[in-house]
Amino acid sequence: ILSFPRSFRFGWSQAGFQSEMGIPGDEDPNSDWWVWVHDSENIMSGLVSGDLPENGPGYWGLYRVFHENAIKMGLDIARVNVEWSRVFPNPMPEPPSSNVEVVNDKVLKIDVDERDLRRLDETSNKAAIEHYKAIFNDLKNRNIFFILNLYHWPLPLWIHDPIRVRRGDLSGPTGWLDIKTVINFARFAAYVAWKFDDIVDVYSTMNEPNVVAWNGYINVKWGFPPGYLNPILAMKALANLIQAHARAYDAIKTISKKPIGIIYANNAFTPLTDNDEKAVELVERDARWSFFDAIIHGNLYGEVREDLRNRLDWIGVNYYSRVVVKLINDNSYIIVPGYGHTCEKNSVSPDNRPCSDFGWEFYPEGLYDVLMKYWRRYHLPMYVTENGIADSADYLRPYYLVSHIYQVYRALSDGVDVRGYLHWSLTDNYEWASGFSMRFGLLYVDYVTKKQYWRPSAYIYREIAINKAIPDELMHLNAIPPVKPLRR
Ligand SMILES: OC[C@@H]1[C@@H](O)[C@H](O)[C@@H](O)c2[nH]c(CCc3ccccc3)c[n+]21
Repeated sequence: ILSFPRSFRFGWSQAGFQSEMGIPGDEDPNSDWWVWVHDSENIMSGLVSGDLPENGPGYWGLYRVFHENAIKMGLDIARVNVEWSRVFPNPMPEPPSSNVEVVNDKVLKIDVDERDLRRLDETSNKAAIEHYKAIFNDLKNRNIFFILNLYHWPLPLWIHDPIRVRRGDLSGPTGWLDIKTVINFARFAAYVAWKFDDIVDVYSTMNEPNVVAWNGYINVKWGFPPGYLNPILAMKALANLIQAHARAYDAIKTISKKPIGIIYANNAFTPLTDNDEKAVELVERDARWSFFDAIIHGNLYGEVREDLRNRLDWIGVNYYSRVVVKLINDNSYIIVPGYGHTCEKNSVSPDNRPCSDFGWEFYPEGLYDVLMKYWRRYHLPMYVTENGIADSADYLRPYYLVSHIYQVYRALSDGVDVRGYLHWSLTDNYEWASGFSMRFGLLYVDYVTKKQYWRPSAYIYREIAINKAIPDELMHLNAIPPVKPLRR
């Protein structure tokens, strides 16, 4: 039996836009993502699936059902976010100009004082806040440890009009391209802390800022708003997301003593051959270290930014698969297709690894690699805040679960301060541009009746969570699933 510390927690993560809607009347139509997935051009072009979030699993109205199933599963930690567009569907009032210090495109300081908080309180959606309090108190009443994340991708429409930006029209609200969004995010963060701090155990400012910038302006085929192919703007958005995190960190600190982290999308990077080791260093720098060196060391792509330094208490590691890289000359690399996130759906990789419904390669040892490298470089506490697989048949998930949790066990044994494993996700939910076709749930959702059913993996996860251990009877699942192609 492989035992975890008694303090280690097993739980799940979920996001507002993907899980809240489903019961008529619980819609939040005031966000860029809402407009984006309802846009007829995006649907007709196939950029988005045409599935709609208002047909989702209905967490807003059914949160007790979610939480009851989580308790039955022995889970004791959850990561959930508030939706900015629910809390502020209408424009936030301007901050007092004396509270803000901006030099060119640098947002150096935002002082969110009592006066500003009270003005924000006049325009916020009180019903939404009371309902979030009911949801979060239900978690606390069941002794579920609560990571409150402040941003998981949708922006209020008054901040971002994705339909105008996607054609390069920057005359309207441009989301993360605008430093006003940096200022307003910090005020939103302080306001949420002001309202919810007594219920929160740990804060995260954002989920995967790297994906927001890269899928919005570079990997536009992923179907993320604004879908405007412009690498210069991608870097501008990323720099604004970095300073938004730092200003939100400072703003929350004036209100709360709780730890504040950030949740990041991670791949493990492996070389195609032994001659490609240098490519791994290069891509790790570009894809991971440059971001964290900014908010830990105050090094923003080589520029010294004291106002960004030392703004992180913990790291949320999201991990699904790897990326294989190949050196093309001493200072540049390419991503090799057919491995990691770039496999064909339900295929087998050249390394004979099965790939999920989403085409993501089964590569559990990458999670150990990522945890070890973060620990060696920054020595900060971590949670695995997302790990899961799109596997509607639940063929691979039993192996995926045990194999990845085993890699967390390895990291713990090697002294890494990792404090929890949060599976993505408790239930099937709305997978962004892919809609309902990708099922990541331990629990199957019938989207007509909203009933939740236990996949076999849910029972496996329950065994691990209630024992805080991997029992010997499950160790056979710590393996690469057999990939016997179906005989015709
Ligand atoms: O795709 C599964 C989940 C999403 O449902 C979560 O909202 C998001 O946080 C999340 N991130 C990743 C890994 C990075 C990624 C994001 C989007 C598309 C492809 C890979 C996987 N997931």
